[in-house]
Amino acid sequence: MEIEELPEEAPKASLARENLLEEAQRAASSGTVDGKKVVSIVVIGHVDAGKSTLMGRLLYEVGRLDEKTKRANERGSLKAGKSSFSWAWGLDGTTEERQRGITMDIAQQFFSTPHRQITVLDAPGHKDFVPNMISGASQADCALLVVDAATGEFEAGFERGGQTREHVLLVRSLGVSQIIVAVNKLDQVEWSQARYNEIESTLRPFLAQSGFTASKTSFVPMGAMLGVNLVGREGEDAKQLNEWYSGPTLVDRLDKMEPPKRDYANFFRLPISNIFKTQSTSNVYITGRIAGGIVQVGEKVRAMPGDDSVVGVVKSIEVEDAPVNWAMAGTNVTVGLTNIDPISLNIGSVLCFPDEAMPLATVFTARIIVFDITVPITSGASVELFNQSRDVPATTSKLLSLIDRATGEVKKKNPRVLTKNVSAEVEISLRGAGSSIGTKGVPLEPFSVNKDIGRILLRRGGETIAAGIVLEILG
Ligand SMILES: Nc1nc2c(ncn2[C@@H]2O[C@H](COP(=O)(O)OP(=O)(O)OP(=O)(O)O)[C@@H](O)[C@H]2O)c(=O)[nH]1
Repeated sequence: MEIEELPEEAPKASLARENLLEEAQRAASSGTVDGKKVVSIVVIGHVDAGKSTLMGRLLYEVGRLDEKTKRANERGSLKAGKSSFSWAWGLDGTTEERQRGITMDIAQQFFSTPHRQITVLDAPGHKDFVPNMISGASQADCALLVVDAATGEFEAGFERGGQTREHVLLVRSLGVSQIIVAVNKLDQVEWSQARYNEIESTLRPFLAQSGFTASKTSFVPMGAMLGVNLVGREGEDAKQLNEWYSGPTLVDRLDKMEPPKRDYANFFRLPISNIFKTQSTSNVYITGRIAGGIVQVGEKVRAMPGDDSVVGVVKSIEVEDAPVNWAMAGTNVTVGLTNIDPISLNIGSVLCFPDEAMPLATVFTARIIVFDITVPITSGASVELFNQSRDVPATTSKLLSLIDRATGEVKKKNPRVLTKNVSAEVEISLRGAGSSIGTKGVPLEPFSVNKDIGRILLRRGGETIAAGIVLEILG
């Protein structure tokens, strides 16, 4: 991203709040920008399933990656001795990623289909990079799950230890309710319909159990590297697939994704997922997805946690690389701030209006679903708490009750341990009281107040062990 210096003057808000609400209501009910609905996707899947190749090829096919860049990528990856990775070079940004042939951070890209404006958050597949993926998924409306159809590869990604299951559970827990499964690398199994059906019939029940409804789950057969069934199915490479498949392409599927419900009437909340500093000590750009309310250029904002005397002014708002005057919940934005020292901002902090400051929590209750763990969760166990783009040390300080997953009723009070796949209510306390995070707490609101912010994940030893929603902030 190119950083420009912001002009010196802080702008004034141009619209009265009532008018802004009316405009937001109109825009939210049409759900469109330039006549298109705006949606964001996170790309998930096991390492080497072909996520970056698929996105690189897709961006090329829809005209976002030009011939020149494509050829430069081909030359670059050939020189590095990794010619088969050339499509992924469209996305895999840093030199380190290119040398290792893996994607490490969330790269943002934009493109359009006939009826949708799409923001793509590419997710890395390596095990230790799951935290990055969480940040991407907490900003997405739809997941694109890429699976490798090659013999033994789909199975390796789907078994315990593979990332397919963990990613699916994670994105659903973070509120993503639509999923498209790209059954990739079908060229490696001679475009076998039987293989495609086998993968679909294995994944469907799992996706349903994970909470994706059948109407919001779809499958697309493809060969990303050859560009088959991304936008079309012409030419020799697509001949075998055309013999048995006449359904939608990936773009046809993407073009039907539904935009999020926009919680524009809520308090303004913008969790910071990235910070871009400028030369100046009082100007900074941040990116994130607005989790509640509306913000306009000229309004005063502060960060939570943060010093309440530090109040900045919104100098610019960009959506999909274009400047706008205001933006509302559900939108991924880049916001330029002035009068604020970048030092007072951290990834995971939440921007809000000074008179509607976000609560900070050190102890809260949550309803969680425990994942497929081998070591049970005990009372007082150390965990890492993930919320938005932040992770902090915490403990499951009290195990309050076991909940029946079907009825939601309490099955047992004060259980001794939580084993795999149970649903429970727990109390969570931040560790490290006395340290900056321990005393100040994390910005958090109950799920009943804000459905984006009120979601949490618990991890232990590099593995996600539970996901849940915040019930009540106790302190
Ligand atoms: N035969 C075949 N190979 C493919 C296809 N798509 C991707 N590949 C190859 O699979 C390998 C992995 O592709 P990537 O796109 O880097 O996979 P990824 O899922 O982004 O990997 P990570 O970023 O490491 O998680 C590369 O060698 C690709 O060229 C395909 O449709 N057919």
